Amino acid sequence: MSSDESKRGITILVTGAGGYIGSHACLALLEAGYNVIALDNMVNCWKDDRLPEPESLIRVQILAGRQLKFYHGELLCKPSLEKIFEDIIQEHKKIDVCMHFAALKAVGESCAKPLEYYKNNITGTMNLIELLEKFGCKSLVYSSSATVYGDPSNLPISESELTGVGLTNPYGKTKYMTEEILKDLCNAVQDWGVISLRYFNPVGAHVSGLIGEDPNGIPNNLVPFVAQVAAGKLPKLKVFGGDYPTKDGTGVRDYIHITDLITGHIKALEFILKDFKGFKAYNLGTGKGFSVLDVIRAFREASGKDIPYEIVDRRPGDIAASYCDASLADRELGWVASRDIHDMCQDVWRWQSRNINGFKKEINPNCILHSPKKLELLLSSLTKTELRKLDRQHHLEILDAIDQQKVQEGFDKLRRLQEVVKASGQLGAADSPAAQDVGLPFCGCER
Ligand SMILES: O=c1ccn([C@@H]2O[C@H](COP(=O)(O)OP(=O)(O)O[C@H]3O[C@H](CO)[C@@H](O)[C@H](O)[C@H]3O)[C@@H](O)[C@H]2O)c(=O)[nH]1
Repeated sequence: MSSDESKRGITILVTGAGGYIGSHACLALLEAGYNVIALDNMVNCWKDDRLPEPESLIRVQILAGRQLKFYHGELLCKPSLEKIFEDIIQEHKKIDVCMHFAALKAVGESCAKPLEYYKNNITGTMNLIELLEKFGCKSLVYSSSATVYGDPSNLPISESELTGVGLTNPYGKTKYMTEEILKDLCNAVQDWGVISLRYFNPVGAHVSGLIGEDPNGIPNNLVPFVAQVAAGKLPKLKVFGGDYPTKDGTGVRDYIHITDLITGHIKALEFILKDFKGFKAYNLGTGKGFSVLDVIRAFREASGKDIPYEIVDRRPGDIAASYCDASLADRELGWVASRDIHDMCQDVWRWQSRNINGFKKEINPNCILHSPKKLELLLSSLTKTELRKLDRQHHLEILDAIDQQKVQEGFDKLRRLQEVVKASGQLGAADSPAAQDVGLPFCGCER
């Protein structure tokens, strides 16, 4: 049995699956051969009304060439969540491990709406844990944050640094409190295994440019903001503070590529599957700090665009510098980040420039990502040779997503997408070939 086949028997429940980090995790899990059950309440991901799944997860399935099982579900509604669990168990017999990403995450908003944050992030997690336990799963990979360290007294920050001290906002407190709850659970119930991954600053996008971070409204975080300035959607960046005790006076952070971050999750999952019990936390970062001005320079280089900026007052609650000691994850999980700031900026720019409005797009009937019917007609009318031609002439993104040579693989992926969309009940059988549809496989917004 190949390792891929052996993983087909392992079922991973991913909460918050449609979001930025969740969607990249689903892709990596599918690619590694796991069965993926994706759960999301869709408050933070865009969905085409005609399709049952968030756009991010449709694209994940295109890229992976495999299907996942999607549930629209709310962690705060325990009775309906329990029904989902019953359904999962009926179909898959068991959940082996849960990767828990679902949470509200905007720092500023958490100060304005603390109760919403405590309810969503803490009550939601408690409901999830209780149901996992009830349905026989006691293994969890938890999405934590460097924010649990507050304003650290030592740099680089290692896992032995105190947590929960000097936290400035309810979001950060929910991450800290959830870690404490999970620790207590693991102390009390011997067969629970929880790995908490403390992210530094996740940025970047999948190398295909098909999935990436899609913030609601004006981005709060630096890199998505810079990307929208480069794309001409926002006029200029405000650099929060030019008088920090850092090399150039601007805030320093440990930016980590989303693909590396997700590799860290896969390593943590493999560790848990080797029968890990107890609670353990690991930093996920590169161990290198970059200032805001460093990021602006790297993004300018990656995009070839000007990034106008002005230095303004510090943002309340920000700290001067944060970067980690990631050696524990290296020693115990065998994980190190391999992508640098230039890779991060290049991949964000590819995603941003091809998806000017993120996942949300004007519906264009000529676009295969928007028109399943069209896709079906298109595929049914094309020969393999025509698809190859289409690839050359239009640089069809799916076909050359990763490797220009893999046309056959791309063809198979398109076929499987057709099955995914068909399985969702949105399509009838293909009736007539539509040669005229061969023209424009994607919206203009894809370019
Ligand atoms: O418009 C902007 C946005 C950010 N910054 C600066 O850029 C740096 C990075 O800021 P940001 O991208 O907002 O990340 P952080 O404030 O470091 O917070 C992120 O990283 C934390 C973990 O380290 C998580 O807890 C938070 O959820 C996540 O938003 C900081 O120095 C900010 O002051 C600007 O100058 N202008």
